[in-house]
Amino acid sequence: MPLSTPSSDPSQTSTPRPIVAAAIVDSLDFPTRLLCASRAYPAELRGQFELPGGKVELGEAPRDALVREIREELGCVLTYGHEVTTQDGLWWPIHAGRRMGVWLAERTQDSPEPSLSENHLELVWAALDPATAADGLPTVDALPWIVHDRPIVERIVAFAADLRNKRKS
Ligand SMILES: Nc1nc2c([nH]c(=O)n2[C@H]2C[C@H](O)[C@@H](COP(=O)(O)OP(=O)(O)OP(=O)(O)O)O2)c(=O)[nH]1
Repeated sequence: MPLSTPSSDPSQTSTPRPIVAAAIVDSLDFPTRLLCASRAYPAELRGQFELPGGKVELGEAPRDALVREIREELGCVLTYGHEVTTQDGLWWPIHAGRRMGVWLAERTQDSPEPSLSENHLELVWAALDPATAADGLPTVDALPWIVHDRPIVERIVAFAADLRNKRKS
């Protein structure tokens, strides 16, 4: 499925630079796990969890920025699914007055596994589905997220549950 940007796409206008991030799940069809990354820097965010991604450079399309950031940070290639927006269809307000666009994604079949870079202290697969938590994984809400990411993660959990329910029915 191609990436889409909402009509409110602030990537070419807003200051400070907007952020794009990937909610990487085990399967776009039946998502049960989310890849969560703890930040290495800056000091105020060190150890807090985020969705992998980064800044959209001036003149860069959001989808290109996301592909670039994921290659730089995780060394992998993703297939993208639905965009995850606020209830109003907007990008999310995050740390330091920025806005962030978020897309569901899964690792492309031939891609290497996501690997740790200097950007992160730890990569953790966490359970979106209580049934997966029974396998000994932490649940996503048990991780110390950047405070602005909490509503985004709640939305991803709800979205994933909807996708699983559709698949079951
Ligand atoms: N990637 C990412 N950044 C987030 C999230 N939540 C959140 O508040 N942020 C904030 C933290 C930072 O202020 C900013 C992201 O900046 P960054 O430093 O990761 O961007 P970058 O990779 O392009 O960085 P750099 O090249 O300038 O080091 O967005 C999130 O879930 N993912």
